[in-house]
Amino acid sequence: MNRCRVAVDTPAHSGLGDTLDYESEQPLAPGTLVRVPLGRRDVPGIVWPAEDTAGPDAPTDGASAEDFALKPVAEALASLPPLPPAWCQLVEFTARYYQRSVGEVALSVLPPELRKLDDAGLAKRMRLQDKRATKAADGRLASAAASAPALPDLTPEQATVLAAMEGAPPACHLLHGVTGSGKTEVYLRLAEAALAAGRQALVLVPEINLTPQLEARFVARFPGRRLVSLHSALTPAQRLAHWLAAHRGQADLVLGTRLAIFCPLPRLGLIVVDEEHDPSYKQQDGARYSARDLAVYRGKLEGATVLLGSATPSLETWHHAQTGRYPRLTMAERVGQGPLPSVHVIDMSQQPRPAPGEPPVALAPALKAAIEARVARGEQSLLFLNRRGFAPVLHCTACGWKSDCPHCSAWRVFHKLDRTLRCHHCAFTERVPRACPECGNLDIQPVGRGTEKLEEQVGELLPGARVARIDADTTRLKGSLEQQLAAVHAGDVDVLVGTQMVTKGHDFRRVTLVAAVDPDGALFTADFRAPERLFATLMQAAGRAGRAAEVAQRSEMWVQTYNPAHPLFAALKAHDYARFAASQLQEREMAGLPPFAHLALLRAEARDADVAEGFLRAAREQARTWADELGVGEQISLYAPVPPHVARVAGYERRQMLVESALRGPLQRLLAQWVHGLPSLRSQHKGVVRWAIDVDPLTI
Ligand SMILES: Nc1ncnc2c1ncn2[C@@H]1O[C@H](COP(=O)(O)OP(=O)(O)OP(=O)(O)O)[C@@H](O)[C@H]1O
Ligand SMILES: [Zn+2]
Repeated sequence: MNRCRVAVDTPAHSGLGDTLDYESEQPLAPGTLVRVPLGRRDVPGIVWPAEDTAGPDAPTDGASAEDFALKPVAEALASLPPLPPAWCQLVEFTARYYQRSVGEVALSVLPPELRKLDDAGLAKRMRLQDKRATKAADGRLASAAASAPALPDLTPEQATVLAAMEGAPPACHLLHGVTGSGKTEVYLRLAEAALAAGRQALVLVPEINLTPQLEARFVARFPGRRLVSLHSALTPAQRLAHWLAAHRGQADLVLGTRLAIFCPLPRLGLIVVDEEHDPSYKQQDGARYSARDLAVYRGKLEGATVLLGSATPSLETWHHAQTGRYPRLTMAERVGQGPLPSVHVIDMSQQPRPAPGEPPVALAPALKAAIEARVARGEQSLLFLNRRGFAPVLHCTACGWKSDCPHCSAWRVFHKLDRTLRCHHCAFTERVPRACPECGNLDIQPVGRGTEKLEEQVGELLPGARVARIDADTTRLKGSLEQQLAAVHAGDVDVLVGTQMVTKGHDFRRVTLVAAVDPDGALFTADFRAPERLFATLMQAAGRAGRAAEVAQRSEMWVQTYNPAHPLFAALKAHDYARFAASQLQEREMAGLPPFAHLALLRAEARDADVAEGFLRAAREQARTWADELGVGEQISLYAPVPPHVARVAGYERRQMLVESALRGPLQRLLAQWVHGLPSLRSQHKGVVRWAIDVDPLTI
């Protein structure tokens, strides 16, 4: 009999160790997928390498099975090639760093379908896949022979960047390229080089809706190669098929969202993280990993080149570039040398007041005129408003009732099309009441403006213009986003209204005006990253205008604000990312915030706010004791519990407490102890339904 360690999905705080021991008649290679008995069930697991490869030993408070008779492995999925050692190491690092169990991370990042299949079922899938793949490969070879893709001449800056990377040993580079500077072409050339060297390339994008256009460009460039995508909108069968193609080395290119960072790639040579600053690279539940940060780790682990691309890098990445940790490559010019749009900041307090009883104007007269001129010339305008729905709240003019959510500390949003009130936090939805539910008054009014209302108002302001809207509500159906984007690209739309969805990454060729209709909300939130995020969003949005060199001269970015003197807008006017970053970094350094400090949040949820707070206070005491015992008390700050921005969601009160340290090491040591100590608090704080540690949290 052979003894083997198996990673199974037990939470970090279950009291069981990271892995459990089983026995098997056949020796099983590390990385083999198995089913093993746990309690009364058979659960999926992965045969884990014998030794820890990343970091210190796991605490051994769990069932180290020395004293017990070992249970046998129920089944090994032997037809699947074992997951490579580097994959196990990436998972192990993720588990340690983000304070989860190895098995939890390992199993949560595999395609869900894989856990359901037995060996015979899996073998059948792979045979089927191989048959199809051969057919498709024949087709690809034929089309590759027929149409060698035409390569554009590189711009001088693209050539410089590629030359700098060509001879360099694999490392993590920052590509700081302004919007429209042709970063994608750099990715394509790097992928080409990786493929030519017999290796695989992984390209990460922040959002699913950016995958189709990028996929199209990669398919066109590499007609003879197999490309697969990985994101959460695939069917379970597709996701498994794509994952298998990558893992078995059949796919040369993998394009995906953050979850793709865990895709095993036996010949990995390149990882590109496009729009590396984007918050969606951070997973917001379970193992709260940052795919961007893991890309850097994985590149080092597997000897792959990593390229982080952005026009507005995250301050963490920028800081690493400033301090020489990442070589910085710059593309400061747009392809075709067109200028970046000129920025117009409109003071909304100086605009004509609406007549009494009339809603405030959606567009300042000067902006309206600028859009009209574009409609007349056949150019497109893009209006950006980061709030979907018709109005963020309904209000009774008689008694002051507001459409709050009974389950959350938030308003329910009025959606006019289907006449519903919807909570964007817990999804609680009701028909709009005819009269005020409190006093029966019939006059209930929408307050404020979402994209649905903006679309309506713009339609009224610009009769004759073709107005369209793209946001999460208009793109629910599969394929609808592609359709709507295609209409924009084809020139069937004059004015496009949308949320953040339309401001990122799209290569619109006819847009010459972009306007941020109401960005002020983001200026004054308590989150220390709010200015960084708003600046990036506005720069990205501006970057959608004037991308075709022939219209770049007359491209404009408009901002409607009540705070025109805010320094953020001055930096935006100058398109001066470096200046903005420098001032932000200075503030962060003075305040002791990232990247000059490292943070973790402990979050807790309970029906009762006092219970959640009580738990966190006890946790804070516990952490203080641990920190002193570990000798890191001096280096760690433990803050008092506070409510987050939206404190109650779906009937549960949320509280959080911040842990901060100037050094990563002491913080990590404390967290590793803490995560195992916290469960002991549960008996005295039974009302706490959930708690979680978030390492390097993005929102505070
Ligand atoms: N060397 C080149 N010659 C001609 N056209 C090019 C070249 N490189 C890129 N382009 C074109 O320039 C446009 C902008 O490129 P791309 O979309 O890669 O910009 P980007 O840097 O990714 O911008 P953003 O940050 O806004 O997404 C695209 O239409 C692309 O096809
Ligand atoms: Zn709600």
